[in-house]
This record gives sequence, C-alpha cells and structure tokens, in this order.
Amino acid sequence: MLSIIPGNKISSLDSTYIKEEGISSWDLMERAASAFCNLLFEKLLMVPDDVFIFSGPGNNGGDGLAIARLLSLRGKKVSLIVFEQNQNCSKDYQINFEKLPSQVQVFRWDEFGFAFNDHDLIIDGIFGVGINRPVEGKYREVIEKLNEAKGIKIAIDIPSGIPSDSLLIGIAFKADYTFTFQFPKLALLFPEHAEYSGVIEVADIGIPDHFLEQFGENRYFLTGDDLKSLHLTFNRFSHKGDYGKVLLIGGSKGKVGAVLLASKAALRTGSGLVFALVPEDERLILQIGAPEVILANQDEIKGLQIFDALGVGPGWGQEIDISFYESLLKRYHKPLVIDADGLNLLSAHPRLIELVPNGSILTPHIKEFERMTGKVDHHLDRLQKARDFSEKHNVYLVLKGQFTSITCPDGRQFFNSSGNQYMATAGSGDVLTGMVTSFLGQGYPPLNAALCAVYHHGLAGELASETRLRGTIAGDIIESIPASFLKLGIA
Ligand SMILES: NC(=O)C1=CN([C@@H]2O[C@H](COP(=O)(O)OP(=O)(O)OC[C@H]3O[C@@H](n4cnc5c(N)ncnc54)[C@H](OP(=O)(O)O)[C@@H]3O)[C@@H](O)[C@H]2O)[C@@H](O)CC1
Ligand SMILES: Nc1ncnc2c1ncn2[C@@H]1O[C@H](COP(=O)(O)OP(=O)(O)O)[C@@H](O)[C@H]1O
Ligand SMILES: [K+]
Repeated sequence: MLSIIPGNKISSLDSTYIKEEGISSWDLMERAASAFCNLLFEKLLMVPDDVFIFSGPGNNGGDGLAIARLLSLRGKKVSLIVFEQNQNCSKDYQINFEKLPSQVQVFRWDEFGFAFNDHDLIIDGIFGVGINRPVEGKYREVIEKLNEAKGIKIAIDIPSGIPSDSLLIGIAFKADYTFTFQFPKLALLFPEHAEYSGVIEVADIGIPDHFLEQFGENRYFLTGDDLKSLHLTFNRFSHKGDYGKVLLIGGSKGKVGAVLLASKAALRTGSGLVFALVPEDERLILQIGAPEVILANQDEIKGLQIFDALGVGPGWGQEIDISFYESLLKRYHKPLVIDADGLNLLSAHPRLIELVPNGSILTPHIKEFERMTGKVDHHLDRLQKARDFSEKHNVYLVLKGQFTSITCPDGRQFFNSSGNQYMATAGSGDVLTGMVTSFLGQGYPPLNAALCAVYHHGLAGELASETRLRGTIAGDIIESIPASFLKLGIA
C-alpha cells in the first residue's frame, strides 16, 4: 500500500534511497521526468504541440527542465520560462539546464508575453514540496497570470503554492491535472484544495512501498492493487450460511428506501442472507422492492447474536424509541456498522457512544462527523479529530467524501482513490452501509471490511457513471458492484 510521506521527510527519503540504489539525485529526477511524460501521453487524448514550462529555482524546476528536454526530443515545440540566474538554482536544475536541446526556447519570466490559446499546454514546475512560505512577488505575479490564462494546465508533483501537508495560505497554481510523484501529497486530498489540484494522477518513479513506509506517518493511499489480497474466497461447496447472515435496521415513514438500498447492496456484495428490520407499516415496500430480503421480526431481534453483522441507522429518523437502540447496543457484542441517524442519535445521546462495541465501523459524512466531534475548522483538523475519536472509542471511522478516509483505533489512516463526483447522489451512502455490513458479516476483519467496501463502492460508482454521468443514481451503483469485482479479478 502506498505510504503518504510528509513533505519534510521527502528529502531524507530521496537521499537514503539514492544511496541504497547507488544512483545519483539526477537519475531520480530523470525517472520523475520520464514518468511524468509517460503519464502525459497516457492520460491526455492529444498532447498539444505547443508546451510552456515554468521552472522555479529548486528541484521542482529541475523536473521542469528535464521534462522540457524529453518533450522537445519527442517533437514538441517547448518554451521554458525561468525566474532565477542558474547559479542560484539547485544542483540538478543546473545540470538539466546544461542539457537543454537548442530547440527549447528559454525566456526570463519578465520577458515572456503570456499569450496562450486553448490548445496550449502549460506545465507548472515553479514550486513543489519544498515551498516554505506563501508565494509573493514575481512568483505571485506569474501564478496570477497563469490562473487567468487559457490552455491545459498540469502541475508537476503539486500545484505551486500548496504546502505538501497543510492548508494553502495565499495564492496557488490552479491545475487541471496534478501528476504527483510516487504517492499523493496529503494536502492534495483536502477538499479545500480541489480547485487547485484538478485530476490527481500518481507517477510511479520506482521507489518500493516498503521503502516509503519507513518515512511515513501511518497514512496510506488505497488503490485497486491493494484490494485482491484482502478478499476471502467463495468456495464451490459453500451454501448461503457461509457468507454471513446480516441484519439492517432502519427506515421510517418516507425513508424506508434507505434500508432497501442498503439491503440490495449487501446482497450484491455477496451476503448469503440479508434480513431487514423496518417499522411495521413500511414492510411491504421493502418486500416488494427486494424479494430476496427477509423481513426480521421482533423474536429474531431478541436473539441478536445469530447475526454475523448489523448495519444500523439508514433512514431511521430521530424519532425512534431510544431505549430500543440502547438495548441493541447492550445486547450485541460483535462489531457493527453505524450510519446516518444511527450516528445522529449517538451525537444526541452521547452516553450511548460508550456502549458501541469495540471495533465497530462508523460511517459519517462530514456533517454527521461534526455533530459527533464538534466544529471542525478545516480538513487537517478533521483528520486529527478522526484519529482522536477512533482511538478514544476504539472504533473504525469511515469519513465519507472525495478521498474517503478510514481511520483505525491505532491511528492508521487510509485514503480511498476510487469514486467520483457522480456519486454525490441521494442514497449512495446507504449503499456503502450495506456493503460494509456485508463484508463484515462474511467474516472480514473490520478494517478489511471497511477498505474493501469503500474501494468497491467508489469503483462501482465510477463504472456506473461511465455512461450515465450526472444521471447516475444510487441504484446504479448497486448494479455495478459485480462489475467492480470483475474489474479487479475477484471471483
Ligand atoms: N522523491 C521525490 O518525491 C522526488 C522529488 N523531486 C522533485 O523535487 C521537488 C522538491 O524540490 P525542492 O526540495 O528543491 O523544493 P522546490 O519545491 O523545488 O522549492 C524549493 C525552492 O523554492 C524556493 N522557495 C520555497 N518557497 C518559496 C517561496 N514561497 N517563494 C520563493 N521561493 C521559494 C526555495 O528557496 P529558498 O527557500 O532558499 O529561498 C528553493 O529554491 C519535488 O516537489 C519534486 O518535484 C524529483 O525531482 C525527484 C524525486
Ligand atoms: N465527489 C465525490 N467523490 C467521491 N465519492 C463521493 C463524492 N461525493 C459523494 N461520494 C460518495 O458517496 C457517498 C455519499 O454518502 P452520504 O453523504 O451518506 O449520502 P446519502 O446520505 O445520500 O446516502 C459517500 O460514500 C461518498 O464517499
Ligand atoms: K509544481
């Protein structure tokens, strides 16, 4: 799994890696530049012929120079815009400057015209993770002009101005894409920076995961490559009892659809037996909507331990009998999944939090999270509060949104790479609840259940939206769950 390394450790990571590999820092920069160019040709349908590269004084600028050389060798018309005298720039910047082919036209920033058209490619190599103060002066002037300019904009490693692990102060380059080296920098995952980072792609520069991990701080980026090994297998001789008996509890007048979505999602995720407990008057809707679901009765609820997992809260409302919730938490001793009103009720009755079984999985969106933890100032604060909450209550916290984070009681934090904006549609969180409950009921340890559910949910969303775009609805995500398994080769 890709470790996310804090910016202030990246230079020691580089120097240790270079030493162990027996390569030079220039070699590593060359790898970075060619990984960047490969991504460029892979991700852009057409790479423009006119390329403008802005190189700052450090190694981010050095990358820009190497990219200028490689693109020029591939026939592109490259203009390079620089800010400082060579002798004031990093060592590898200077080496790469010497290697520039004569075809690359070099401009000083104050000699350059800044007239672009829609099809020009603008590459930002002004600052990378070495930024150490807000952008001012000539750099600010240039970034302001670039943010107004036409053209396709790509940031090298991180948009110039964004600090690698904290919040932007002042101005930054607004990229359409960020090609980030080896692992996404933490700040790229903050919603506050969405308008700067654009589409994030990771450019592999060959530093192995186990090596990165030594420099990490227990933060990881979850990708499809991590998923296969987390799955349990289905067996030729199995029967429905082998794949978990789960119970979903929720629904209220007008909101029973939430349980319906969660139940269907649990079935599509592989649960053998899905039970649902909804208010008496709403049972028929559920039964018609999903004939595969068994409606639980109060007697079954008395013997809660027969269920391998519970998912509590979708569409429940705030009006439920709180003593029922309390007795449920007291009687069920295995980890369970809590979402939506199940969480809001915990916020309204904080004494109940103490009853939540250890290892349970809580899946708030950011509003529900704030109700539980109090006001959050920004995403970094939210991530810290998530760590505090998970540790204090010994639960896994799935904080939903773009790059959903999964925080463990031991402080590890995983960021999901799948999913897209078309999943911002009513009921998609209920689908996730059903999926987590399903994996938990199939016998996955809580962390694996959360990782698998979050990743597949996002991938199912991507697949569902391929042809539907903004017309994607939660039911489409459910129907694409099997395709998500198929895509990752999980039988
Ligand atoms: N393993 C990897 O990840 C690899 C990383 N690589 C690349 O290296 C990049 C990091 O390079 P880096 O450390 O040289 O820092 P970088 O971002 O170029 O900036 C530092 C320069 O900017 C200056 N400066 C800073 N803030 C400023 C401000 N506000 N306003 C004005 N000046 C400011 C600062 O000067 P000073 O503070 O001394 O004034 C210094 O000169 C990384 O993002 C990636 O692209 C690849 O090449 C290889 C593999
Ligand atoms: N822009 C986005 N990118 C990725 N995933 C998203 C995005 N917007 C929403 N999602 C996902 O969709 C789900 C929405 O959940 P939630 O807010 O609880 O919705 P609801 O309450 O309507 O079911 C979450 O899993 C979230 O991660
Ligand atoms: K940059």
